Amino acid sequence: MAVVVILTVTLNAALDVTYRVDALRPGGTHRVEDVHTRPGGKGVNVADVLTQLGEQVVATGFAGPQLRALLPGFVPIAAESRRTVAVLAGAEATLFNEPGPVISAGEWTALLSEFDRLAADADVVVLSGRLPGVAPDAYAQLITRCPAPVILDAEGDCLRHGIAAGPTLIKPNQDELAGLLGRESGHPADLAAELGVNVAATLGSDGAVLSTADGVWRSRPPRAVTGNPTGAGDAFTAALAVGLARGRSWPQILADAVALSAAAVAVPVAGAFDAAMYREFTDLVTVVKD
Ligand SMILES: O=P(O)(O)OC[C@H]1O[C@](O)(CO)[C@@H](O)[C@H]1O
Repeated sequence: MAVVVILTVTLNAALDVTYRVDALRPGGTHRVEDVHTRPGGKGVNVADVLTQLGEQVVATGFAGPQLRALLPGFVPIAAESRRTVAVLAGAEATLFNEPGPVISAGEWTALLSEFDRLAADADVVVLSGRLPGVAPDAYAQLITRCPAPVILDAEGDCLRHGIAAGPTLIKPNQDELAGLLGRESGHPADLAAELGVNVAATLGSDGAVLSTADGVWRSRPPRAVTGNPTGAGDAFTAALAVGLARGRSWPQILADAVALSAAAVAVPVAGAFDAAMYREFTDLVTVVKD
């Protein structure tokens, strides 16, 4: 198989802390049964999934003093990176994502030159996650200077700015889709038409829809998977990146993304997936024109 290089950018990397409790009781004291920590943030998770798929991946972003040892290639910053906390109670995950550090002008300049160096050799670039304390057009700046196709997974203002800069594909979830459309319900194809961008939307139990200028497709996993959905969106993004980098057809890309994200739900931590389930679902997942 030809080697392709995927660059992931995590501007707001985090120490992801996962607590397992028997039940979540607001106002109560919880005896944590199990604690798991790992470097996270959406782009880091995407990179972890790509590595497990055997793809060549380069990851960059900002890392504060404590996170630097875990993310050695990242651009160092003076302030500490954030933490995120996921509390798992049975099949339900409750997330607390800190805002993240303020980035100085010099640190941003250092990131831009690192990005230029790495993006020059990338087949696809993934920009994902909430921004730390940088300008809201930070993703737009990266997209504008990027020579490779870009997948953008973000929300709010930075997503709107980013879309205006012309990414190849955006990956909203249901809430982000509603936010962009300015109404509770709407079809990803409405958004693709309104904004002139390819949209791969994850819609929970309604599966996923890919809307492009070439067509609109919907896909669902062959059966519901229980587990921890945290990070399933990052597995979805990882599959989109592989598909784009390898020049696969849109329906193939969507089917692979649905199979991989379902297999990620089966594994309790973000950035990992159940390889056997992924293989099984790859053969069984359905894609229909929507
Ligand atoms: O950048 P955010 O949107 O706050 O999301 C970050 C968090 O989301 C996850 O990537 C899961 O998608 C966690 O690992 C955590 O780091």
